[in-house]
Amino acid sequence: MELEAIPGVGAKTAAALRELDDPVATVESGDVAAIARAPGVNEARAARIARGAIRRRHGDDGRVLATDRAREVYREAIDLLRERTVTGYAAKRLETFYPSASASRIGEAQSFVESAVERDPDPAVREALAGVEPLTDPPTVRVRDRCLATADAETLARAESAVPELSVETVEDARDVSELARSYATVIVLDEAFAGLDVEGDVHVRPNALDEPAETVPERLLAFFAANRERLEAAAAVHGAAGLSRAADLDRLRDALARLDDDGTVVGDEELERLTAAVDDLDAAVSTAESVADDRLREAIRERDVTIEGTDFLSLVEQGARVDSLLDRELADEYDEAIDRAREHLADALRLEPEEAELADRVFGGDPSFPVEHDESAVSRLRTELSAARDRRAARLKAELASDLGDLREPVEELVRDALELDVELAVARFARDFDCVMPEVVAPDSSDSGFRIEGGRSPLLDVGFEDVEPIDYAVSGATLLSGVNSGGKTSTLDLVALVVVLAQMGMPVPAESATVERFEEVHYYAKSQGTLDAGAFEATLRDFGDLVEGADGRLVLVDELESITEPGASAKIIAGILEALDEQDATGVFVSHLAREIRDAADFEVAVDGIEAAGLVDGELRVNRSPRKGHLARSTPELIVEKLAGDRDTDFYGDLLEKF
Ligand SMILES: Nc1ncnc2c1ncn2[C@@H]1O[C@H](COP(=O)(O)OP(=O)(O)OP(=O)(O)O)[C@@H](O)[C@H]1O
Repeated sequence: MELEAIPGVGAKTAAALRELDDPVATVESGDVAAIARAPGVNEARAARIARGAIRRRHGDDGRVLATDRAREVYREAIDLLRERTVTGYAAKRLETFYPSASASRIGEAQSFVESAVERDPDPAVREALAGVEPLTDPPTVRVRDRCLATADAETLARAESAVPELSVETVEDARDVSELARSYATVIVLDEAFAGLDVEGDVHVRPNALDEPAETVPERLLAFFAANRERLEAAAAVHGAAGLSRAADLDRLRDALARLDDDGTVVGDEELERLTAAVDDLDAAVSTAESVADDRLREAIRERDVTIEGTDFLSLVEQGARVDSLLDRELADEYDEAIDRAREHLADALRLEPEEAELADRVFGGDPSFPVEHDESAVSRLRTELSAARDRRAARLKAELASDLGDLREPVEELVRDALELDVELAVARFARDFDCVMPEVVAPDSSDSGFRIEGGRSPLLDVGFEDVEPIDYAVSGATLLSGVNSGGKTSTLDLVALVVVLAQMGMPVPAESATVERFEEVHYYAKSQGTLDAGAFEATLRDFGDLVEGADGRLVLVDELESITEPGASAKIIAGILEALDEQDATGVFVSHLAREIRDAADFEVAVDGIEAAGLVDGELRVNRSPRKGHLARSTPELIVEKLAGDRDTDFYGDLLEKF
């Protein structure tokens, strides 16, 4: 598949997506976080790309949401779902669900949702989810003690891009390699031609080094796991709490993470800790060892009577106060003992192994002196040895840990993805529970069940608590007027119908006891306009409706009090005309209007009228039956009030007035 074939993906985005490991599979997976790893692609854009890929897969180029209000209802639906997510990933991933007119897309989404609603939204899982985030790629670590070497320009370019962590050096012959071995602890030669090379230092000829990055730069894997430690631990906790089938061996993962420090180094190895401490403490230990020897000598000298011959005395005075020869001659045993003490201290303090202790012994024991002096070159040799042993040990441990982690690299991707996907499923499950939802039946436009039928529908978008929402039954097939008292719930009914249809075509459950919805090609929902329109706006609105009645089949048209756009007489005629046109096209329409009677009179066909009825006024309050009654023109609020007055007052005026309705 060409990436550019995805709706909304241009050449620039396609180029960014090609930076991903497997661009097509990633885009098709719908994994918003993985798509967002492409440079310059944020999660919102990734969600749009994933949606575009879904559309392409289902040949779904329709736009169900045809008006601003329809788009608003979709946003409100998405927000209700998003509010129930824990992770940012799930919130974005939910955006890949959109109302579709494609049966296969709706079916695909429904099968995801059907298993999602079976999930148990356990609070412990939600708590664990709080720490889960998509895995991140840490910045490239520079490794300075190792280099790659090649004689070939092409290999050099390949190495530089495959292993940006290491310097890549050009070499022509063994001498060049040997020179590199003096500057780097390890040299990896990439050319077969150097096989059998015999130079001093840690030099390896590994022509396949670029294909085995875990071995060549274990630091890369270690940095990845160190940077993602908390996410991985959280994902492992989610799997534990939710009892998900595991992609990765969690015990192995925990064990490997415990051996890794946040800076990508290996912890918990006693030998490495010993060597590291020995290098760090070397200078301090040498100086303490000197003091130990000095103290020992001082004590010995204090306790001894030293007889000094005249010539010696003379030479002492003439040479300055050099007592070394005296030490050598008179206190040889004591001096040796002091030196032994110093050596012992050094070996103990640095916890040296026997062969290291041999090197350490050379630090003391030169010409006798007081105070005792150490041999700086021996210290430096010891330091070099200990540092090299430390680095060798660290490199071996890194390589071992990287090899353990290498096996987990793929599984942890899945581990985290499964945890994040679980959050998406749990959000859907909570939505379904919170709003007593049911899976709707979405039927083909030409089925006998065209239009919509909702039973026990309760809108979560109302301005009252969900528990106070009264259930509504409403079914429409064809174009219908919806009449009713003020504040009877007409607008709320349109909102409910729009929400149920949008959710159903997203493949989501709907807040009703049961619902059957036609698979509409387009949903046109027009909210009530705020007051009369000026001539220009009125003309524009009429044009909209002109386009609407000319448009495709399979539309749902919901219109709230269109009469408010102009004077009542003209409005009734316009609405009647629109209804006629829609009726001829077998569109489904609900037009809320207070002018139902006038529209019916102005129409050339038998307009269906439903009504939200008031059972009457009780203490000035409307008692309303919220479910529209089919084929019934509801009485208006003014009519109800006149009727009440006609009953209450002993005058003909209200009775006469009532007859005019
Ligand atoms: N199903 C319902 N359950 C509970 N309360 C409802 C329901 N439907 C509507 N209401 C309440 O009635 C109020 C008015 O509803 P709505 O605006 O839908 O009425 P309307 O018939 O469109 O009014 P108007 O004729 O003034 O435009 C809502 O704000 C809500 O508080």
